[in-house]
Amino acid sequence: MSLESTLDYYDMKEGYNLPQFVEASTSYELVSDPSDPSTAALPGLGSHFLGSQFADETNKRTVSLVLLFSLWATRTPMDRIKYIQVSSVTHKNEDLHKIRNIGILAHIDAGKTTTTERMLYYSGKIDHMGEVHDGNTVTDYLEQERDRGITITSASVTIPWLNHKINIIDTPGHIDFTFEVEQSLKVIDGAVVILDGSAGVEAQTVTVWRQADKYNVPRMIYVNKMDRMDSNFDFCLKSLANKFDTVFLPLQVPVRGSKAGISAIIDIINKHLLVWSGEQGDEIIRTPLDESHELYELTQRCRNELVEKLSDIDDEIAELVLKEDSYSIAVEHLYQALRRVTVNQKGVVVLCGSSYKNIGVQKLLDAVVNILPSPGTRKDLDNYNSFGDNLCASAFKVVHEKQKGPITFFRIYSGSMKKGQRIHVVRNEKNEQIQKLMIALADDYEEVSEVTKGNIAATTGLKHVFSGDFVTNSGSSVSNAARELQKRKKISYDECLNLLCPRMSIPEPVFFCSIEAPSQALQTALDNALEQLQKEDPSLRIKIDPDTGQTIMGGMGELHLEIVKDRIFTKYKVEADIGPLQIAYKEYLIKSAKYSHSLSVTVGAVNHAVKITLSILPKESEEDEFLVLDNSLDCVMNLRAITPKRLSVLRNGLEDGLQRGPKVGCQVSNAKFMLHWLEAKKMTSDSVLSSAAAQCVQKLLARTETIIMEPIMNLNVITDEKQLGGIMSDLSRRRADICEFTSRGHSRVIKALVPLAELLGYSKQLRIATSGNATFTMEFECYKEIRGKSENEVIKEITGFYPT
Ligand SMILES: Nc1nc2c(ncn2[C@@H]2O[C@H](COP(=O)(O)OP(=O)(O)OP(=O)(O)O)[C@@H](O)[C@H]2O)c(=O)[nH]1
Repeated sequence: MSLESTLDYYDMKEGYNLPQFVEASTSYELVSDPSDPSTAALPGLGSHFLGSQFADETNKRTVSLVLLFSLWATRTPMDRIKYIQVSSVTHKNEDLHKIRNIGILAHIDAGKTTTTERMLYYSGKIDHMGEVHDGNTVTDYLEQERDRGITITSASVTIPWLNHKINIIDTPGHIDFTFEVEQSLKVIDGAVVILDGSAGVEAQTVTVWRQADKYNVPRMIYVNKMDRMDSNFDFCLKSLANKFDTVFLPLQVPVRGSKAGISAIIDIINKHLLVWSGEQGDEIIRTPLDESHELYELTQRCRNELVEKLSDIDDEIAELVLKEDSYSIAVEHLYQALRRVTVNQKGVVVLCGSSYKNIGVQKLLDAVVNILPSPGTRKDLDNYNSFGDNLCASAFKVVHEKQKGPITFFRIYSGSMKKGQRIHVVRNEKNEQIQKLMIALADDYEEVSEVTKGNIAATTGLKHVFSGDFVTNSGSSVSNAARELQKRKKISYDECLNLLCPRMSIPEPVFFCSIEAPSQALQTALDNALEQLQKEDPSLRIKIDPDTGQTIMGGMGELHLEIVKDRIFTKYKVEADIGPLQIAYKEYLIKSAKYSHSLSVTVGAVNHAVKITLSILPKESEEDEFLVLDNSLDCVMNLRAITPKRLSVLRNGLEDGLQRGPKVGCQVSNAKFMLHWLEAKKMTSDSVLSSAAAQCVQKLLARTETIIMEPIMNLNVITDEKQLGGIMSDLSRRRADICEFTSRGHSRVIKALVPLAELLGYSKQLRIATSGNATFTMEFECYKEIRGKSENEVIKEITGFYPT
């Protein structure tokens, strides 16, 4: 019996007859008698939450006594209590093997939305199927966003299937949203990759496949649109084998009807012919394919081929093949093997169907449950056992909804998350409280009181959690868990910490541009939009130019910043003006200098005065400290009096001062400081101290020397033999450093380090030059001195003038 989300009232007079299923981990709430308004005013009643403190009490009688004690403790008159509300009863140790957290990945238009809509319908989560062309599907969130201002379902939906729970997590596909895509890929345990049956592997399929490779996500293929005249299952299998280096294992064969397109599917494993009947394909008619059937031979051949392929990659099947005829190997042995090879990523199962014509989706869901891994099978998650029952969860998506405010989606790795619980954010060490705890259903949320490990939860009320953050129930539970893991792993404490709650590595923004509100009246709306977008996507950086006061956005690519602008318009209704896109060059410090600076400001009767002496020096290694104090005899007495707070204010001032380099006004890198002297009048404010430090840095920089560095991207181009020559010569014109050249199936992969300045508009140019037959991925690699072009040319590009 499932105890989830039970909501019922139990008569208190029969308190000793609590329901049979009362057991450890049940949560209770005391409520007034809903039919008697006078009880509502009782102190301590209503939302009073007794929590799940019955951890070890399994017997009904003890539970009742604990309840009675709670009533006494809250001074609640016994005779006025009539009911106990048992709400959202949850098993603490929900069987992890009954959960699937999956992503659906696809090239544009392959049928992701249509397929998800069918999944929701067949699981009973919606009563009517929507269609993409009618604009009424549940997960077509842009439609919904426009109409109703919600984006919830883009992050996750939960459906039941075969006594399991499937959490379908959205994985957006844009290259320029790599950060967002990666957050989603980190939290899924498996993925379904959808192909268009008439197109086979397309450009974006290759991109998502590579991303899934990077995060070791086990996957399966669903070849959709098999109803189309030009669909071709064999062609799709060939294109898969050509593009990707793994063993593909078709479990089905589409059967064409008298008209074009699919009419039935052969289930190779069960040796059945499956025909979908009813208007919505609700019913599947199964016909055994025995020797008398005309499809028997085909089924036998395909099954033997499947077993042969499996025996090459799975030892247990290889042993069975030696003992018995491959056609008679039992279904359960095959499923176990398919699961093993999928989880270990030795093979990829292929299924087919037509979501639009309601053929095949139920079997796809069966395969998700039977073949894709559960959180319980993932050995890499064992580290989280060191948290014991304490919470550890990672935020993978933040969306802002008009009514609910920020909604943060979490994958829970350990313990459980409770409504009203206080959480600790590992990155910024902030503590805050969850308000509502929810699970996302089809087009809405269901509020729950607890979500346990392995699951996905949505929360409201969290302001300090960004996408990619880890949260726990307290700061000490992180350190305790790291120490616990250290005992088992025999590695350093820091390494353990990083295994459990990896620090978010936010990629460097390589492009930037100014952004302005169209009018003063919309400035606050724009600031608010930018703040919210930054929480959703930490790879978007916002800062104010200290000289011009302009707001500057930094991002990962041209498309990234364009989409930010679009989102600000569609969601926040601010038509912001965007300045020209610029590359984030840096100025690399190569010479030291020393300077003494004084600043005196009088505000009212108070004189704020600072005298500061600093040296700026090029770093000798990355580990060098940013600021050190001069410990020579002359200085040590003066510097001893500085408080840690003043030092931190000073540090902020130094960082501000480095924002404008002496050559072209770009951020200065490779700098460290030595503080020799600091005098500040007693009443001097932090802002005057920080300004004095920033001004001193500017004076120092005018006395040093820098060289301009440009961002270099790691580019991977995947193409076929024919296009290779053209792409290579184009890359050499782009000042590329070709690092590696490999083959993957029939594809060629070029790895190169290319200056970002040479990659503006590359996506469009590559598409035109190769008629869409090549794809690429790129990510920031490092900053390097400019080569193949003079620094003066770059200075002219940035400032508009050649240096004098
Ligand atoms: N013939 C046929 N058309 C289909 C099938 N599945 C989806 N389509 C159509 O293909 C188009 C794209 O389908 P979607 O479900 O929006 O595909 P998607 O992958 O979600 O597309 P994006 O959200 O744009 O990436 C729509 O017009 C669908 O009606 C199918 O099985 N057969």
